[in-house]
Amino acid sequence: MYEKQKQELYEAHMMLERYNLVAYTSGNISVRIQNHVIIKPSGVPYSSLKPEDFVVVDLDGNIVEGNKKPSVDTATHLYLYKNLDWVYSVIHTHSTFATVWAILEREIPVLCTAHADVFGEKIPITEYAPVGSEAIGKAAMKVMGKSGTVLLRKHGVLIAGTSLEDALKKAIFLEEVAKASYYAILAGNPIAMDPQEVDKLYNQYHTKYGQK
Ligand SMILES: O=C(CO)[C@@H](O)[C@H](O)COP(=O)(O)O
Repeated sequence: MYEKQKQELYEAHMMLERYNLVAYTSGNISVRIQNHVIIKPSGVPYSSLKPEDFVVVDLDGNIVEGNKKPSVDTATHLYLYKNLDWVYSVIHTHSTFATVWAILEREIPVLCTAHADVFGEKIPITEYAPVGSEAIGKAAMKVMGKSGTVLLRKHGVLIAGTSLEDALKKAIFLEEVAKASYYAILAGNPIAMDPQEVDKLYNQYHTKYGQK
C-alpha cells in the first residue's frame, strides 16, 4: 500500500537527518491519507530505515499494514489528526536548539523576521506530558496556535503541517530560529518584535513570498 507516499516519507526522514534535526532513532514523521496514517517504525536507526518499514495504521491506531511496531509517538500523532482537520503531516524531533528552549521551559519569543515570516507568533511550550499515550497530543493542542508548532516541555518539538513539505519546512526553520534566538539572548537582551509588524510579515510571506 501507498508505495509512493512511503518513499516520500522515507526521504523526509533522511532530510531530518541531513539537517541534523535527529540522532540515531530519535524523532518521527507521519502523513495522513484519508483515514490512514503512515508512520515511522519504532526504534529503527535512520541508517537502516527502508521505505517498506513504514507502518500504516488507522485513526484508532490499529495496524493496517506493516510488520514492524509503529512509533512510540503514534498516539500523539493520531490525536492531532483526529482533532485538527487541516493536519496532514506531523513531525516530532529533539532538534538541539529547540530542545534547549524546551529544557529551559521557555517559549520562543519572536525576535527576528524569519520567525515572524514562517511562524507569525511565539513558539509556545506545553505542560509536561509523558511519552506513549495521547497525553502529549492533548498538551500540544492546549497551546498550539496558527503555526502548528510547539515545544514539548523537557522533551523536544511537535509540528503539525498542512502537508509533509509544510511540516518539514517548519521543522527546519524552527531549529534555525531557536538557534539564532538562543545566541541573541546569550549575547545581549533582545526585544521581541512589534506584534503588528509580525502579523504583516507573516501575511506577506504566506501570500507573496517565493513563486506565489
Ligand atoms: O521522544 C521519543 C521517545 O521519548 C521518540 O521521539 C523517540 O525518540 C523515537 O521513537 P520512535 O519513533 O522510534 O518510536
